Amino acid sequence: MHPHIAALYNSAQKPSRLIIGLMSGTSLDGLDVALCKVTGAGINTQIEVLNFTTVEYNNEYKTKIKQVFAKRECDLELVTLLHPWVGKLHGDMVNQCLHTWQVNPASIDVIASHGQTIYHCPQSQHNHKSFTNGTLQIGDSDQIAVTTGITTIGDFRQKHIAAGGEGAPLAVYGDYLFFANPNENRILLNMGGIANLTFLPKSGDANSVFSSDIGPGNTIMDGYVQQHFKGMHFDDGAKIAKTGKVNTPLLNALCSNAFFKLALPKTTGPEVFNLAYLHAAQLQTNTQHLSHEDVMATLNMFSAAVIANALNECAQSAKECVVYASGGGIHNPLLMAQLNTLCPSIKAFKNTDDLSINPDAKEAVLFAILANECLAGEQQHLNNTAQGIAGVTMGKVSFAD
Ligand SMILES: Nc1ncnc2c1ncn2[C@@H]1O[C@H](COP(=O)(O)OP(=O)(O)OP(=O)(O)O)[C@@H](O)[C@H]1O
Ligand SMILES: CC(=O)N[C@H]1[C@@H]2OC[C@@H](O2)[C@@H](O)[C@@H]1O[C@H](C)C(=O)O
Repeated sequence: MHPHIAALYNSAQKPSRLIIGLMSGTSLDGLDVALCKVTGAGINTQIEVLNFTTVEYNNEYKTKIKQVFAKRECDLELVTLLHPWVGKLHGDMVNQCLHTWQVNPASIDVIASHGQTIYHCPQSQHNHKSFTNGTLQIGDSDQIAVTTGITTIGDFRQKHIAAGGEGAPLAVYGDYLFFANPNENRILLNMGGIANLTFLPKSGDANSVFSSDIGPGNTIMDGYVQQHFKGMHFDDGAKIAKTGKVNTPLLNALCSNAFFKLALPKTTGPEVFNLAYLHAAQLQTNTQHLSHEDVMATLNMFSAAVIANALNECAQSAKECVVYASGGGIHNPLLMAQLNTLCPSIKAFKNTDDLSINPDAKEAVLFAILANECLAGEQQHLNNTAQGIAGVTMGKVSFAD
């Protein structure tokens, strides 16, 4: 037997494993690195996050990725070069974290790497009759494995696509295994660049569980701030939005995209919700001359309104839902206050902290759970194609040498 296969076989048989989850989201703020102790598998999965950090990206990373990110046309040579470059960078970042945490790389069973999404195009979003769904993540796992010396499981989304899904949201698998609870109807809400939710009724009925993208979380607000407020990446504490006034015609135009009329579950991305989208809505409503503050106030309300609609829709099918929020959006006090006001039927808004998972680490942890399932799980039992859930084991294995 190849020694790497033997090592994986041993890892799979251990009662618990050390897995580093890596998530690089649509916000391009940094690489989330979560060192997790994962005990058991399947519905018996337990997680302890031993260390977590976000390694911030420098301007070189952001500039290079933005040249290809969510762009229908770009330099194919650059995409080809970025794939190994991002992987090597992520590997270096893991090495840096392990050094800081004083953790021996040999103690890590596997790294779980999401990679960097550069394009997402479900069938509902493209016009090619002969294609179904597609999504592309770069940051080659072979580079991470070779750079760190640690076996790396990555490229999780392609199996979901191969099995007929849209390649997202994958949150549903980990959310179901780790957060479902027989005493509470739960909605796990993540507000990153794009907002998504997982609905977990207390009945535990796997056929009722689903996960869906909602629409923009922070992505348009971030883009606007980066364009108009030099040196700022996002509207810290919603300070800008708080001083503006919501413009109702612009808000209505923003809310009128066909995506919002599609039934849940569905997926989307910054390919649709971007500055060009805002610009078109401004032209349509003759609001090009609004102050930056008013635009930000309107964008904040836009995110709140579409998220609230999705939450209220879930709350119709299960009483007394409790929302557990995660992602950078929880640090936006205006957004959180608006959600509270717009969702009277939600019993309570909490953070995943209340379920022992740091809300900033949650997505990285979810990929650690997916890798754990790939390694030690049994046959995937969540399987409901009508709800966009492909019953497959996800992830590809890269060895260090
Ligand atoms: N203090 C803060 N005030 C306001 N907004 C904040 C704050 N901190 C973070 N955010 C928002 O959260 C964003 C980062 O969120 P997160 O890291 O969850 O996104 P992501 O994982 O890249 O996105 P996705 O989940 O769509 O892939 C920032 O770009 C910013 O918009
Ligand atoms: C294609 C892609 O990268 N999608 C991300 C993105 O960021 C949030 C939302 O859009 C979600 O669908 C997904 O990530 C999470 C982790 C998921 O798959 O559940």
